[in-house]
Amino acid sequence: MASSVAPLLQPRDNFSSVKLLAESPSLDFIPSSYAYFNAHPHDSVASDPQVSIPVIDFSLLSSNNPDQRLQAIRDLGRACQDWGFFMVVNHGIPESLMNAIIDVTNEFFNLAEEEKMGYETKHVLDPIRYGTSFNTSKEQIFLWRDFLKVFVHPDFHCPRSPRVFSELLEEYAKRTRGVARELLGGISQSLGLEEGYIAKLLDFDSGVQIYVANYYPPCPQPELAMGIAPHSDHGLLTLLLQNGVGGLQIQHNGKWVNVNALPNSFLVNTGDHLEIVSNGKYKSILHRAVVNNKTKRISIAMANGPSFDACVAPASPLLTDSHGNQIPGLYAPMKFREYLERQQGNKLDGKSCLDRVKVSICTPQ
Ligand SMILES: O=C(O)CCC(=O)C(=O)O
Ligand SMILES: [Fe+2]
Repeated sequence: MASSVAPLLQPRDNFSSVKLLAESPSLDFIPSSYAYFNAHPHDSVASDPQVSIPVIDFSLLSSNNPDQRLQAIRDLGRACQDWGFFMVVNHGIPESLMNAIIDVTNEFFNLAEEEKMGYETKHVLDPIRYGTSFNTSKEQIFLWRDFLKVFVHPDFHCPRSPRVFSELLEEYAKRTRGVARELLGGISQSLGLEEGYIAKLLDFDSGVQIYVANYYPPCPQPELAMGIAPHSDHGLLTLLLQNGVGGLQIQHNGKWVNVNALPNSFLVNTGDHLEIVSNGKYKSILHRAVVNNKTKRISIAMANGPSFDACVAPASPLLTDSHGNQIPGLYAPMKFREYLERQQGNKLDGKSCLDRVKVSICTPQ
């Protein structure tokens, strides 16, 4: 592994985005402030070969055949329990819309830097936020990533340009929220709850949905840099779309595994609030994104969560076993808004935010 880092490159503060830095002429080495793997020597690289992740055929979840539907719910439950991650096919969202949202996202990042900087805001819950890395005020080592985060539900927001952005994003947000809701219904049933139980409990109809676009330019030293550091997502279900370029890795059985998406599919991961509401039966998945030296990668994560004011705690029917005995709740209740503020206001650090709501249980001797 090449570990040479040019010591005399300009400090990153001269660049408002990693896109600008990557476009600077003859950039052969990355500044040391981007050398993530030097600063985190214990973060291992992904193991090969790739393993096959669970695939959920979305059309079977709404099948008229009860056996098919039951099987789809079982598969969904198993994917959540064993992986916290699955690929969704046959979801019904037109390929043209998926391509269009990638294209318009690319156009946004191609806008003049000054225009994008108009969306560089101070507060993590501001409805439109453009930036680089994750939270530069808390980080010493920066991620090879620029981002745009937009709150699209319950109130819809969107940058003014590109001109077609708003129309496309509104439609895309609505369609992905529909898929997330149907998946959540199946997941609810896989836990032995009514189909609408989790959605009602967490007020999904007023739920927070965030469009998170990640822009990873080609990197001259991809073996040193990190696109997005290991983390789990807040919320319930994240639907991820990418521009046909891989880079996502998930942690499975203690190893980093590369995941590649089938064309026109979504990569879905379970979030911290699904772990909480299921009382730990379904764990939120730890994931990260690595970069490459050939092509830019764009990914769009649609994060679907509870309403801001929902106080999330383990679902009460899951706190009694089949003999009527009490099962301890493993997570302390917290309002979703507060959790979001804490998670977004710090640096990305694995599952540290979730760990703070975990209840320590003293087992009797
Ligand atoms: O770019 C990716 O593949 C992952 C992005 C991600 O994890 C996120 O935006 O939360
Ligand atoms: Fe994520």
